[in-house]
Amino acid sequence: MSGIAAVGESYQKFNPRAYLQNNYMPPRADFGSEDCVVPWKLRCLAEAFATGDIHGRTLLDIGSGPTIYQLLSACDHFEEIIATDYLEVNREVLRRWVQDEPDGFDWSPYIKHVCRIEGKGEQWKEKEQKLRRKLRQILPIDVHQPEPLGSQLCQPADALVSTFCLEAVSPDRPSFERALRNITTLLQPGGHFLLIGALEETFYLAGEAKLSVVPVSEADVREALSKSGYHIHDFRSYLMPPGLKIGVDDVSGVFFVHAQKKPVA
Ligand SMILES: C[S@@+](CC[C@H](N)C(=O)[O-])C[C@H]1O[C@@H](n2cnc3c(N)ncnc32)[C@H](O)[C@@H]1O
Ligand SMILES: O=[N+]([O-])c1ccc2c(c1)CN[C@@H](CO)C2
Repeated sequence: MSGIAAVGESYQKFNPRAYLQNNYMPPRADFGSEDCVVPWKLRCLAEAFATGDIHGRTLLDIGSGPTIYQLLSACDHFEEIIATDYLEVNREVLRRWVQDEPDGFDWSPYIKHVCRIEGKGEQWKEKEQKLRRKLRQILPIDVHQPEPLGSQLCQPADALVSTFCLEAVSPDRPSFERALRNITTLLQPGGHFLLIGALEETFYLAGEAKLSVVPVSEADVREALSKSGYHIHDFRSYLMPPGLKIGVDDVSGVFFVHAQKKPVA
């Protein structure tokens, strides 16, 4: 079985609720301390959108999983947001959130925090409803395909977001770089790309699933982006403090990149 096929096989056991529990509840989601990892991620995204440079009609989120935090600061700047994931179980979790169905994950602490740090006096229920209104498509995706969305996407998106996907689904560096090249075809030239990911991680747990991760350094990420024709506007790294190394993975840190696809020469 090829490395990519083995990754696909391992994701069949991915448990969204366990994944959310491991990464999006305390201690990793502690809104009381600014140097906690989840507030750091939300601040990176809020600051990138606050520049006003990133806007357009459609934003495409690559490998959304069962999470929506990565879209909270984006929703003021795009008319339509498209979420994508490889697994139907994750697409179903997102559909249930959009429909405001019961017993879903409580994202309200995230929405309240983002409204607070954006400082626009927006009520959190307003932002929640705005994102639900804009999150109009939840599509299947495979970043290892040259056309990751198949024939689903009519025209390239104005911006991409992707969080903890590429390194978590690639068996090695070459496939990581190929996957980045594949998703770059989904972005308009000149379009912006916000990428968050794990540094030097080799595995993570999601219930019964133990997923392999290709360990990447800041230099690896920079090189891959450069090979795919991006200009890097901002690159930030967060060192995972010992208190947040809780056994659910062996991640060393988290990176945030604001990149832009170079216009066609
Ligand atoms: C670590 S999770 C990231 C979830 C979310 N973006 C976040 O920030 O937490 C990785 C996601 O990649 C998805 N995935 C697995 N194989 C994939 C593939 N070949 N193409 C695209 N996404 C894939 C998984 O279903 C999972 O939702
Ligand atoms: O600290 N965090 O906020 C956080 C959130 C999500 C994930 C990680 C860390 C590390 N593992 C990745 C999967 O490779 C998923």
